[in-house]
Amino acid sequence: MATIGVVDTTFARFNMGKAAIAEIQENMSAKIVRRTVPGIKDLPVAAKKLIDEEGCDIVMALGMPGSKEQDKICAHEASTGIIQAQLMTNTHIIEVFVHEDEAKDENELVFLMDQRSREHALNVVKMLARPEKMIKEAGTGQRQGFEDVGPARI
Ligand SMILES: Cc1nc2c(=O)[nH]c(=O)nc-2n(C[C@H](O)[C@H](O)[C@H](O)CO)c1C
Repeated sequence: MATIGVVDTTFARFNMGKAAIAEIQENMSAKIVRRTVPGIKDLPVAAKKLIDEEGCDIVMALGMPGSKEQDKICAHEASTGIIQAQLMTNTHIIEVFVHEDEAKDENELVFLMDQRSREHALNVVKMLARPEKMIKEAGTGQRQGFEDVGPARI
């Protein structure tokens, strides 16, 4: 059975880990190992530990960069760390970030955080268990959270 790591943050304003886990469990049988860290800059090492110490086959790293300039810098640093952790472990860590200012109000923020967490959880299921489904979706303009944009038309 596959082992999926899920790490999220207390800084986020929605329980992204819970949504991701619910979606995984509705779609495949897997062992899930969950961690929660304070913020997005703590995600890379937590994800790496899930891979190195818990044997996770893939990890979801979920978080919410705030709307201030320093939050955006923080998000870039966290992303760089997540990429480095992937390269160090040769394992996918699917970064699921919802920037607080992507949403026009709190209702939309909750919708987006739930939806993006779930849609990326489905990507994880496909990458692990149904890679042919992922290939079928190549070039189809998928978006996680808001509506898909579809393929470019000529
Ligand atoms: C400025 C800042 N912004 C964010 C953010 O937008 N989102 C987030 O999840 N965490 C933020 N943090 C906290 C750091 O990611 C980290 O948790 C602390 O620096 C402790 O290592 C910080 C310090």
